[in-house]
Amino acid sequence: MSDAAVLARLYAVILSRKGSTAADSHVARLFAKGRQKIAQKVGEEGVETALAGVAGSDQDLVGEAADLVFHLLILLAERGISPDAVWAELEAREGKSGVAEKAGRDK
Ligand SMILES: N=c1c2ncn([C@@H]3O[C@H](COP(=O)(O)OP(=O)(O)OP(=O)(O)O)[C@@H](O)[C@H]3O)c2ncn1[C@@H]1O[C@H](COP(=O)(O)O)[C@@H](O)[C@H]1O
Repeated sequence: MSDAAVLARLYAVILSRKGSTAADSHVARLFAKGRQKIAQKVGEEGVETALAGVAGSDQDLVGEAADLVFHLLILLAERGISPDAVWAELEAREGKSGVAEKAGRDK
């Protein structure tokens, strides 16, 4: 499966948990706790990813990065934003950084 397919499938599962009261669903429980808690999780996972990037093993970093992406998708879903908007934003930036880097060098 491609990386994009994994993300799309995970986002679809996350969306299906919105409004669900399934007690055995981790994502449904997180939605029930609300935006602030979800945002807090994104922040925590971001810090843990950064720490793993500095002092963890490759596997630590992979695990923390997965936790970060997972919680980021939940935050986007909570806000009603499709990750496609993020991919489109990244796509729109393609090629622009080269121009910016060159402009910086020319200063
Ligand atoms: N990627 C994950 C995933 N990663 C971790 N976890 C669960 O997260 C829980 C641990 O979370 P934390 O360490 O943040 O502890 P916590 O007590 O929940 O949070 P705190 O309030 O303590 O911060 C465990 O129960 C893990 O099983 C996940 N639960 C679900 N997913 C994905 O989400 C999908 C839907 O999950 P459900 O909603 O549970 O069906 C699954 O099919 C998976 O693809």
